[in-house]
This record gives sequence, structure tokens and C-alpha cells, in this order.
Amino acid sequence: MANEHEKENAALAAMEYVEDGMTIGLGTGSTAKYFVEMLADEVADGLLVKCIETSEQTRALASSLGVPLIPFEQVERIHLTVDGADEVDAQGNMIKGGGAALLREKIIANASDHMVVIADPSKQVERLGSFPLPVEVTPFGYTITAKKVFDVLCAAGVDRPRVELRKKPGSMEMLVTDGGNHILDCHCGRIPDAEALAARLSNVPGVVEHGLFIGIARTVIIGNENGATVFEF
Ligand SMILES: O=C[C@H](O)[C@H](O)[C@H](O)COP(=O)(O)O
Repeated sequence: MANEHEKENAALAAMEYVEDGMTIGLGTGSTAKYFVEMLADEVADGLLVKCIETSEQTRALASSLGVPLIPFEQVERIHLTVDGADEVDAQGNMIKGGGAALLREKIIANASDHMVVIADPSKQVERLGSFPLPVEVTPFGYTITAKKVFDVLCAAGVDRPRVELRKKPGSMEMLVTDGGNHILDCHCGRIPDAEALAARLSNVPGVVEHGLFIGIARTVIIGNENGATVFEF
């Protein structure tokens, strides 16, 4: 599939940022998977790195491929994190969390010296919001939190938002994240001011984290059929 080749080329370009001795944050999702696989090949060839995973899914993948993982508590510094995105705008701001991994992804990206985002061109947008914004909430009081989140979206200028509790794929059961929380998918259509919305959402009690990554990515790599385009911020 063309799309897969674009993801793969983005991951390949991200390998340029990897150096011996680094501690590396491993993202989650179908694009990050290519990076983990490429890193595993280099590790097999003698690359010395330590890694920290952003989800149980990535932990399983990395372990199965022999990528060395260390517990977060033992991490003193994260030199580089490479992760995918659901949407990325021209400023490098993103929506993440389509795979429900946004909490650990944001903690790790924010703690990293350098976050590199890898994506195919379908993720590039002029304005964030077409992809439903994931908001991770505590199970306690989630129905009330959902109402507050709806109010915040309206107050932030989102036109007729819709807030949906995410279900497990193919099931009527509520999805539970790696952190034991639930996800509200906020259908916004268009977010007028992502930075302002991010600040408002962070102020809602019961919201653990949201999928707006503002000013966190330093490099965005968009893969294409023949290679990749790199944007630095
Ligand atoms: O929670 C999931 C992550 O934020 C992913 O990085 C994001 O959903 C992009 O995933 P993919 O590369 O599969 O489109």
C-alpha cells in the first residue's frame, strides 16, 4: 500500500537522528512500528541504545524484537523520542491519541530533548480538528467530566461539538487505557485556537490528559513515495 510505504520512508528518515548511547522514547501506532522495527535491526547489528515505550502495545513489540527497554524510573534523560501523529499542522502542533496512548506519549515526549514526529501526508492539515480529539478522563465521574469537556469545547469556539465515549474496538464495552482511564473522543470539525483549547481542557478536573500536543515536536518528517520531507521547528 502506498500509505505504508510513506510511513516506512518517514521512519527511515527518523533513523538519521539515532546515535549510539542514546535513550530513546518509542512511540505507538502503525507508523512508529516501522521505526521500532528499524531500530531493532540496528540493535541486532550492534547499536547500543536504551529505550522507553509509550504503551503496552509498543512494549510487546519492542520486547519481541529484542530492543532493550528500561523502566521509566531508571531513565535519567531521554535524548530522542520518535512517534506518529493523527494530525499535524504547519507549526508542528498535533492531535495524538487515536491509539489511546496519548498520556504516556505526552509524558515521554515532553521529557525528551528532541521529539521527532513521523507521518504520511494524509496526516498534514491546515487546521487541527477533523480528527476527533482524544481526551483521557478518570473513570470516576466520567459522565460529569464529559459534560464539562463539552462546555469547554463550546467556550473555546468549537461549533456544535460532539463528545463520545470511546468503546473497545468491535465491542460495546468502554475502552480502558494503559493508565486505567477512559477516552472521550471530541468531534470538533475545526478547532479555532488549539493552544487556548489545550489550556482550558487541562483545567477540567477529571481530565487526565488531552491529545493536543502544542509546541512539543521539534522535527516533523512526512514520508512520501521516494523519501521524506523534514520540517524543523
Ligand atoms: O495513541 C496513539 C498515537 O498517538 C499514535 O501515534 C497515533 O494515533 C498515530 O498512529 P498511526 O501512526 O497508526 O496513524
